[in-house]
Amino acid sequence: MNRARLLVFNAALGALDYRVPEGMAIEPGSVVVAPLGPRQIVGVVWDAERLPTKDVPDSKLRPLLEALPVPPLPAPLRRLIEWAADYYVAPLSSVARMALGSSAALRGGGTTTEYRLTGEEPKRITPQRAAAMDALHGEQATIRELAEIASVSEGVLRGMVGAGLLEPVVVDIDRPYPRARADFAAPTLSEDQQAAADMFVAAVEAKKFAPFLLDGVTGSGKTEVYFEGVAAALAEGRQVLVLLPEIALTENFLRRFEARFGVSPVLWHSSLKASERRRAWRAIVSGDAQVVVGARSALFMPYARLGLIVVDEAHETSFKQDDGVRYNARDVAVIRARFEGVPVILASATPALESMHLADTGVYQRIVLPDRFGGAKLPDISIVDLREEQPERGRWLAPRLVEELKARLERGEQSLLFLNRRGYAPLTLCRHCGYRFQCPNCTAWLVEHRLSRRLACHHCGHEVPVPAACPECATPDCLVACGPGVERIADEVAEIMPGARVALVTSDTLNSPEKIGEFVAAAEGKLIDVIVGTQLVTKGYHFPDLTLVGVVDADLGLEGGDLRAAERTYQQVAQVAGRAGRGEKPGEVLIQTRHPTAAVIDALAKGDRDAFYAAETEARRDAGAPPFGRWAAIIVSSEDEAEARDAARAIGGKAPNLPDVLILGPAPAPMSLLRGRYRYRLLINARRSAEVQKIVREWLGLFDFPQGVRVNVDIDPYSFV
Ligand SMILES: Nc1ncnc2c1ncn2[C@@H]1O[C@H](COP(=O)(O)OP(=O)(O)OP(=O)(O)O)[C@@H](O)[C@H]1O
Ligand SMILES: [Zn+2]
Repeated sequence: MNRARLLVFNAALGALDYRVPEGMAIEPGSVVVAPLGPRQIVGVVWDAERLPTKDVPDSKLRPLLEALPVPPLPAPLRRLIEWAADYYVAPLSSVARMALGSSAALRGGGTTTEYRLTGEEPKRITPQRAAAMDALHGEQATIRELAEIASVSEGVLRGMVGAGLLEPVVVDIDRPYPRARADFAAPTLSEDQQAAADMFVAAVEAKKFAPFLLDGVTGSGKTEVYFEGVAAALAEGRQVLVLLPEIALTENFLRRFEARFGVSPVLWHSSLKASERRRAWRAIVSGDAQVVVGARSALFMPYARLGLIVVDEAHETSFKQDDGVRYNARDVAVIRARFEGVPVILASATPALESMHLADTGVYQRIVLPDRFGGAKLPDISIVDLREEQPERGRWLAPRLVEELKARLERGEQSLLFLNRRGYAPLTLCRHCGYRFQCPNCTAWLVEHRLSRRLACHHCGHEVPVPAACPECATPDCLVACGPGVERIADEVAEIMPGARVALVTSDTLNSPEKIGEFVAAAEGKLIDVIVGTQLVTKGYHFPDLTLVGVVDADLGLEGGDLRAAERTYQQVAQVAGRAGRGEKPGEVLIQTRHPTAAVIDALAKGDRDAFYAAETEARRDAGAPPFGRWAAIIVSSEDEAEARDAARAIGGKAPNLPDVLILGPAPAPMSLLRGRYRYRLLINARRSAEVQKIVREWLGLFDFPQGVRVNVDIDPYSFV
């Protein structure tokens, strides 16, 4: 090949042709450096026939500069990248970029230098250095990363290196990971579990595409069962990718993985240090990383020898990415498995309706684990009708729930209270003039956080200290907190049961692997009586002495009423209920609600999952909603309100008129201001027969918008705000 077509990481440039200099060996997928004007850019050699561009005569081509020392992106991955770009109406280069997770790693292995404390105790020390030394305890990273961790300048740290307080450590990027052993500690499986595991093992050995829905009740041992599939892949020398919905769950997973396979898996997520990222990426492309556990972004990595993909808690909506390339990692995982020719397991106790439908229609093979492991029973669920059983004034827990909490405390058992709202109170207002604290950048109230004494926006991160007086009428001490968040519930528990040890579990308190580890150890060691938490504690955890779950407000998720509100409520409540009674003692669940007759609440109370899915399926069919019809959203935004509105109207004015497509809007988005941008939405509801992507691409291709306008396409949207 003496001519190469490059995919470069700039959506505006698209594809560019270059001359391949004599002696440079490249093939499709090779990662190369090329000149662009006075600059050098990185690109991926692409299959020329699949990537049209302007024809440039040979004589005008500039030569490639260098082929980077990494294996070419394999063909199945290139096909996946093309598929995702096409399906999600995203630039090819934005998708491809996700495969090259670490740009430093492209330059090869070798060594890098990190720093750590020497353990030297200086006789005299500045307060700044002393604070840095506290913060850096146990850390090892580059100067820049350490500066971030310790919140000091790099200069301070360089000074500390000079003073012998920090020392350099040479890190070998390509040092191998310890090997996982398929047979390290294999469990004895129950009959059901064994049957399921056999299916997975056979599928891994067959090395063919096979999608599975592992549909097992909470505590049935889904993890143990898919671990047998992992073991089979390890025995075959193939790699495994396990996707988890959020990093908070990985700590738990790591411990179980280590117990089963003897070593930790390789982690991939956005907060890895630069050297960890580089090492993991290189091990993934070389095949040395046997099992990779990660959040969404692990999905597009160039695995050398993939043998199995697992998506755990596959119903979780956080698999849907809502910025940049708006893809659904669960769905792309299945497509990747198809291109790679390997099995994929979607595991959940509360599968998404779409997944259920695919299993019902035989596209996915459904594997059912109907019972909890070890004879544990599913918990008893009952409803607390808040209209009749009212909490005391200014409180949120009904008398019956309070009694049950006290009974657990006396018996030395644990309880869990679930409320999916961070902070102390979702709204703060002035008693005197009615002023409400609102975010200046978003259509949202500021949420009071008592732990940090701040009012915070949960959308853009805007924060202000809680003022002493109303900013509007200047009356002092006049602010009232309206409604509960988890902090307020934790306070209430402390008032009701002064002796109880309460743990608050939210992304504010459990924001690092260490803290998650401490929490799990404390809960397992029975150092916690009551856990109060957000959706973070609804899934994955296994605390045998936890026998009571209280859902503080089951109606919360139904507010706003988008397409999936009922499904999400069902999943959250069923998942958190599933934390109760997993050991020998039976579990009990109390659901507080004002709508006990709502279909979803009724189904939860009766434990009638089938009825819920059946009713929900019919509702979706009637609405032409997924999986029966298709949805896509167009979101138009600008910092200038008029500019956003005009662009949205222009798009609406040219809406295609097609028989199988219904277009709604434009209308101001429910969140009409977000991070300082004004937003308008259009919603497309199409029959399955419609070629939505093609329609959208051609439609939006008609316009040239001003610089400040952003137009985003969201295929199969989960968020409607
Ligand atoms: N065959 C087995 N041998 C020993 N322990 C098992 C076995 N199967 C399951 N367990 C244990 O039972 C508990 C529940 O299993 P696991 O967490 O895998 O269930 P799960 O189906 O993933 O639950 P959830 O969906 O609620 O997270 C775990 O502590 C697990 O180690
Ligand atoms: Zn905001």
